[in-house]
Amino acid sequence: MAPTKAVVADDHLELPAGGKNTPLTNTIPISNVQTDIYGLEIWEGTLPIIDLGGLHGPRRSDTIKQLGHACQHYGGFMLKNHGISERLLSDIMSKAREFFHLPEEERMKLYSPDPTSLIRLATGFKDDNQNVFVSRESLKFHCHPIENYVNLWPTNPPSYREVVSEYCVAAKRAEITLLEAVFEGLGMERKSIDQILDNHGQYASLNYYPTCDKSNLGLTFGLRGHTDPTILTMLLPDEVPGLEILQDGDWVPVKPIPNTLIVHVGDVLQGLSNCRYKSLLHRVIVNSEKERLSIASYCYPSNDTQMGPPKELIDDDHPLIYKDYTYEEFYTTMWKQRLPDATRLDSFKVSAA
Ligand SMILES: O=C(O)CCC(=O)C(=O)O
Ligand SMILES: [Fe+2]
Repeated sequence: MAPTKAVVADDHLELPAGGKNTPLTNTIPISNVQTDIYGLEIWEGTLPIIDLGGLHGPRRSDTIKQLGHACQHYGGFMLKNHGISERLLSDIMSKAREFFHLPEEERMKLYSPDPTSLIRLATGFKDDNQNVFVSRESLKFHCHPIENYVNLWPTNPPSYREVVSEYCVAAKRAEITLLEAVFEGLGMERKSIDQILDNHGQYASLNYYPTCDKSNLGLTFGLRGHTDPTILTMLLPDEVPGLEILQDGDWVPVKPIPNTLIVHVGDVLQGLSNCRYKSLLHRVIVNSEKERLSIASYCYPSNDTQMGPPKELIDDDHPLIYKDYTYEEFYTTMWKQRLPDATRLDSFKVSAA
């Protein structure tokens, strides 16, 4: 397969500020899990918790319904029983930490400002227009099919390639299981599902948010408000809070649950679903006490995939919102417009001039 261009979710414009001071805690009082009107378990009032194991047995159709509700009403969910071992979650996090603790000159060997690089280190920057700092270092790389890319990856720290490969393959397996179920729940026909999944790509990023001096906290973000230009994004956070999602006009923290992944609906899924599902607006804040790490796996279609909603999702109640366009057209427009969120899709609306 010809290497595809990078899809990245940084370098965004700022969206409404706000947010709260998030206490640094890793405990999960059971009282913080509630049930919503769709019967979904909600953690801390923010995102539902979905048990991916439910897809492999008699609870399959209930689990598919839960996924549909979560995507439609929340734009994301926490994912447990995802099939990635605790050992591997811990190994990838340690490996990422080892990488970001290497001397700067060693990490900077991978630096590139070119978003089409097949692997690149991106660093923080000052946004003069907004007068804010974006304080995140991230190592971004393509990873599917893995044999096309693994030889570009660092050999320092030791075992980096082995651990990161193992994680990317396991994350991909969980993503495909998840996407098949999400597409099935939408009512997509098998050939529409295959058209998206047959040649999809995977891109990953190891993210490092250093602590921030107290006096700069108000001016510094880990990542400004954005949606991801993906089908969906699967995120492994460490135990330090920082991720926030916009819910009913407020930025609310998504506190990490050990061994649980966070899944966001991305812009591509919004388009494919003809807006039944909306991509999730999120951002990262930093704190003065603890560095934070996260590992993101972004699932996206191949360049020539047609991304208009499949015809079976269009009826009198759901008139066509987006025309046909390829993923390549989508990200080319994204880079040109530099919009931070799903308004990137607006130029592909049937109503657009
Ligand atoms: O670090 C996080 O929790 C979120 C990262 C993120 O939003 C992204 O990489 O697009
Ligand atoms: Fe994101």
